[in-house]
Amino acid sequence: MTRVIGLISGTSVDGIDAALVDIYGRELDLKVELLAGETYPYAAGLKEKILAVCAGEAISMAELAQIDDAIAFAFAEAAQNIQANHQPATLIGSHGQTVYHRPPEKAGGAEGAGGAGEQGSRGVGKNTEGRKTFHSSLLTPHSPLGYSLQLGRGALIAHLTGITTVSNFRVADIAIGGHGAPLVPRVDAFLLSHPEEGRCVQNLGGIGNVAYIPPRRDDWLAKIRGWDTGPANSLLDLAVQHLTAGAKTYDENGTWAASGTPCYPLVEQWLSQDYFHLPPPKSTGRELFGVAYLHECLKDAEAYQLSPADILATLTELTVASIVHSYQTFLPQMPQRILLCGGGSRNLYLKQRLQTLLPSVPVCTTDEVGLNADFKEAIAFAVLAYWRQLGIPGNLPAATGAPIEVLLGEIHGILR
Ligand SMILES: Nc1ncnc2c1ncn2[C@@H]1O[C@H](COP(=O)(O)OP(=O)(O)OP(=O)(O)O)[C@@H](O)[C@H]1O
Ligand SMILES: CC(=O)N[C@H]1[C@@H]2OC[C@@H](O2)[C@@H](O)[C@@H]1O[C@H](C)C(=O)O
Repeated sequence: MTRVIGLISGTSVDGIDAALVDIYGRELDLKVELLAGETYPYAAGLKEKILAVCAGEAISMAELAQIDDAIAFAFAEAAQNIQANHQPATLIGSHGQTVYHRPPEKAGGAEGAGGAGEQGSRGVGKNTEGRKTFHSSLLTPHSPLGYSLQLGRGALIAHLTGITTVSNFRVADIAIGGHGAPLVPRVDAFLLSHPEEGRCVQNLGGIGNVAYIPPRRDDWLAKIRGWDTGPANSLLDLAVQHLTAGAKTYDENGTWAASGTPCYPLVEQWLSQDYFHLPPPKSTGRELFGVAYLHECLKDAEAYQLSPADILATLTELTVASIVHSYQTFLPQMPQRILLCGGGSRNLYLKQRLQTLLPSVPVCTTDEVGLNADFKEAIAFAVLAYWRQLGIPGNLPAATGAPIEVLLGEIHGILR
């Protein structure tokens, strides 16, 4: 057994999710026991600064360094607090705070990911003496690789807590041509698969992502799929803030949206957006489904004279319809059960709309099968850190588009 802390602040930037877990086994026999889970809000000012940076605000390198360390301090404090009244952890997996995510121009993918490289890593080959060579396209400023930046440096968290910390989980997958996201599907596969039931684990954070897990038999591992489905709460939260002039940050339980009516022609129009039609593997973020996107939606809504409640109902319908469309278009077969997680799993209206559009598939939460829906991402980064220490790969090439499995995360050790 290893006691591990998982830490993440997601694209909603609603605070640091911390999970203290005991982890047993490796992959097929992986088991996780959640001892404590808490969300620690960022200090006043830091959240706003992070959101501004995510929205593209220009900052100096000095400011970047300051934010990086402010986040690391907040994460270290969360790690200390979550251990209160428990035996201490020996490992931390810290995702950090995403402030920028750019998918690769063309996904690596299991098929054709090799690009110029003999080994399947894009842009890297071997010369006749067996030394590595680099394709010149990698040296140009317009690299086709993705780029993803998570702040809250792991070395500082390790130093402040005195606990070995694994961080920067996405970069190794991205360096070989993957999206570096979503990473949770591999953990979902080992924690939530079922012997007879095909399942979709649908995260509803700021952005939504899915892990499709076929029944656990034969070559089930090869059939797992995952991708980012598009916006989950990001546009909804921004709309609520806009409509209440900042007085509210989200629509609790989806009550406000439930009092409106979706405008279906608008949902159709929005669904024609390229992202929803891109085949997986694919990833996205607030760079696409952020403030500018919402403002386009609000302009469109004016033409239909939608009330605030109708706007929220229509944005909710976009989230739901984009999920259903992506399952129907990209899954080898529909799941027998959907397991929701993330904050949006508490949005009763959203959940009810999803169930209505997919009447033959029970829509539940991961809580109902024994995995905490609020802290699943934090738990997943604890597992990814644990796998890193054991030398077990963390990415799922079918979900990230990377050509091969790789070890994820940089280890910042502590001398004892
Ligand atoms: N009771 C609730 N009713 C409706 N929505 C809720 C409720 N609780 C949380 N949410 C929504 O969930 C969001 C937070 O979800 P979560 O913490 O899973 O996102 P995240 O981890 O930041 O995002 P991501 O998974 O994209 O990284 C909130 O911003 C809010 O929109
Ligand atoms: C770059 C980044 O932080 N992406 C997040 C985001 O939030 C949801 C979705 O987009 C997912 O791809 C990812 O997070 C989870 C933790 C993942 O990697 O599985």
